[in-house]
Amino acid sequence: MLTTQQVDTCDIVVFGGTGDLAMRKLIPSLYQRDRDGQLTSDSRIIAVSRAGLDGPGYRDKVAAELPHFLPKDTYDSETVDAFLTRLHHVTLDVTSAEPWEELAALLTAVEDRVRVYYLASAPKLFGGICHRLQDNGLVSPQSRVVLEKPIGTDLASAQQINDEVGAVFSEEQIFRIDHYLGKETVQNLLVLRFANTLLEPMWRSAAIDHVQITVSETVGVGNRIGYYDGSGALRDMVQNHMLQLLCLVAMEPPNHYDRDSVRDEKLKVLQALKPLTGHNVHRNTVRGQYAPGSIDGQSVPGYSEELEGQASNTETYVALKAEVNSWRWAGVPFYLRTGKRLDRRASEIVVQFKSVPHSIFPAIDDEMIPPNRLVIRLQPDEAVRLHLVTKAPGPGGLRLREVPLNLSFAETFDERLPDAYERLLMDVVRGNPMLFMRRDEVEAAWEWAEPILTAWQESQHLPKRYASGSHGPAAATALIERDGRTWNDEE
Ligand SMILES: NC(=O)C1=CN([C@@H]2O[C@H](COP(=O)(O)OP(=O)(O)OC[C@H]3O[C@@H](n4cnc5c(N)ncnc54)[C@H](OP(=O)(O)O)[C@@H]3O)[C@@H](O)[C@H]2O)C=CC1
Ligand SMILES: O=C1O[C@H](COP(=O)(O)O)[C@@H](O)[C@H](O)[C@H]1O
Repeated sequence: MLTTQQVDTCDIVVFGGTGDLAMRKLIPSLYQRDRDGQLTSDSRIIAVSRAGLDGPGYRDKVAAELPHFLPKDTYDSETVDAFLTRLHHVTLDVTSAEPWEELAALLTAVEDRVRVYYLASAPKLFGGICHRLQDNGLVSPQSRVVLEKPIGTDLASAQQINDEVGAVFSEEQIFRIDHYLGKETVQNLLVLRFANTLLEPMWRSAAIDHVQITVSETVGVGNRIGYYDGSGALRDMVQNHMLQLLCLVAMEPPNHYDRDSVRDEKLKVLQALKPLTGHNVHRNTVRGQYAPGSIDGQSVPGYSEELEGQASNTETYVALKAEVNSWRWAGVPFYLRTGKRLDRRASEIVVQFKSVPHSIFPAIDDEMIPPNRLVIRLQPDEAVRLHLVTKAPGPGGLRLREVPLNLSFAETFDERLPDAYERLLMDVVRGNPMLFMRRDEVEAAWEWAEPILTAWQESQHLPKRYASGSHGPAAATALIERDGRTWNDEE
C-alpha cells in the first residue's frame, strides 16, 4: 500500500510525454498520486515531444484521454482540473542540435528541486538525451533519470546505453524500470516468503518439484509492431519481467529490505542460471508466432497479416526450461512461458511441491494423491492459493479432493490496488531504487538471454505458428510433458 503521509515537491519531465506509455500509464498514475495528495501544489509535469503542442494544447489532449485510462470511481472533474494545471509541454526534437532553451527556462524558473527525467522514448535516444541535459546545465545532484525498458537488444547494446547514461548520471541517480516489480502482487511475493515462517523451510529442492511462471496475454502486438518486430517475446518479456519474477522466487533471504541487499540476492540468481547454449536451446526452448484465430468470439489476424504479409521470424510466444545452479535449487526446473493472443489473460507463479513419498490409504496409490501447489496469481483476480488435499465428505470409500485455500485480494482488502507505475514513480521521486534494476542485473540477464537469441538466429527452425485464441504451440506442452509434468491451466 502506498503511504499517503509523504508529500513531495518535484518536477517530472517526461521525454515522450505524448506517447502510448505516457498517456496510458504515466499520466494516469501521476493523477492518482496527486489525487492522494502526494505532490505539492507547485510540483510540475513537463511533457517533451515533437508534437508542436503548447501547454493548453497538451492539457486538452490529456483531458480528452485521461478518462479512458482511469478506473471510473477515481475520476472526478475537480481533481482532474487541478491536476491539469501542473501540466506543461515543450516541443523539442531531442536529436536536433538546437539549444534546449524553452525546457531550460521552464526548469530553472524555480529553485533547484528533485527533477525526474523519465525517458519514455526509444532506447536509442537515451544516451543523447542525457548528454544534452548535461550540456544544457540541467543535471544536478537532485536529478534522477528513469530508463524505460528495453535497455538494449543484447548485452553489448545494453552496456553501451549504460555507459552513455552513466557518463552523465551516477548509478544512484539511474532508475531502470521494470514495471512488474511495482505490481502489488509481485511485492507481496517477498512478504509471502519472508514475513511468514511457514514457507521458508519448504522453499527448496527437498520439498519443491518445480516452478512455473506464466504471463499469458490475449492482446496482440497492436500499434507497437514497429518496436515489437525488432524485439520479440524473449527480449520484451523474458529478459526482464519473467527473469525478475524468477529471481524473487529463487533468491536467498536478503539481510534487509533495502536497495542493495535485495538486488544483490537477485543478481546471484541471475548469475546462477544454467547457460542455455547451442543444442540445449533447441531442446529447452520453444518459440511461436500467432496465426489468425479468434479471441472472445472475434476473428483476429495473424502476426504476419499485421505486418502486411511481410515474412518475420519474430516470436510472439516463448516457453523454456531454466535451471538455477545452486544448492537450494539443484534439480528443480523453472518452466517459463509467455505469449500474446492466447486463450486467457493470466499471470501467475505456480510452486508445485513434491508428491507424498508413500500413501497410507488403502486403494489410493501415491500418484493418486495430488501434490500441493502454491499459486501466486499476479493478475487478473490477484490471489494467493494454497492447494491442499482434503477428504471429500461422505460415507463409504475414502475420496480425496484437492481444494484451494484462497486469499483473494479483492475479497480481503478494501483498498484499490494501485497501478505499478504509481508506486514506482513515487519511489523515483523519493530516491528509493530497491524496485529498479541495477546495471549489473540488467547485464547479467542479457548474458543469459543472448545465447538463446543467437541459437535461434543461427537455426533453420522457424517459430511454430499457433492459432490466436489457443494455448500456444503444441511443442510448449511437449516441453513440460516430456518431464512428466503439465502446465497449470486450470484457473
Ligand atoms: N507503450 C507501452 O506499453 C510500453 C512502452 N515501453 C517503452 O517506453 C518507451 C516509449 O514507448 P511508447 O510510449 O509505446 O512509444 P510511442 O511511440 O507511443 O511514443 C514515443 C514518444 O516519444 C516522442 N518522440 C519520438 N521521437 C522523438 C524525438 N526525436 N524528440 C522528441 N520526442 C520524440 C513521441 O512524440 P513525437 O513523435 O510527437 O515526437 C512520443 O511522445 C519505449 O522505450 C518502449 O519500449 C515499455 C513498456 C511498455
Ligand atoms: O512491458 C511489457 O509488458 C506488457 C505486459 O504488462 P502487463 O502489466 O499488462 O502484464 C506487454 O504487453 C508488453 O508487450 C511489454 O512491452
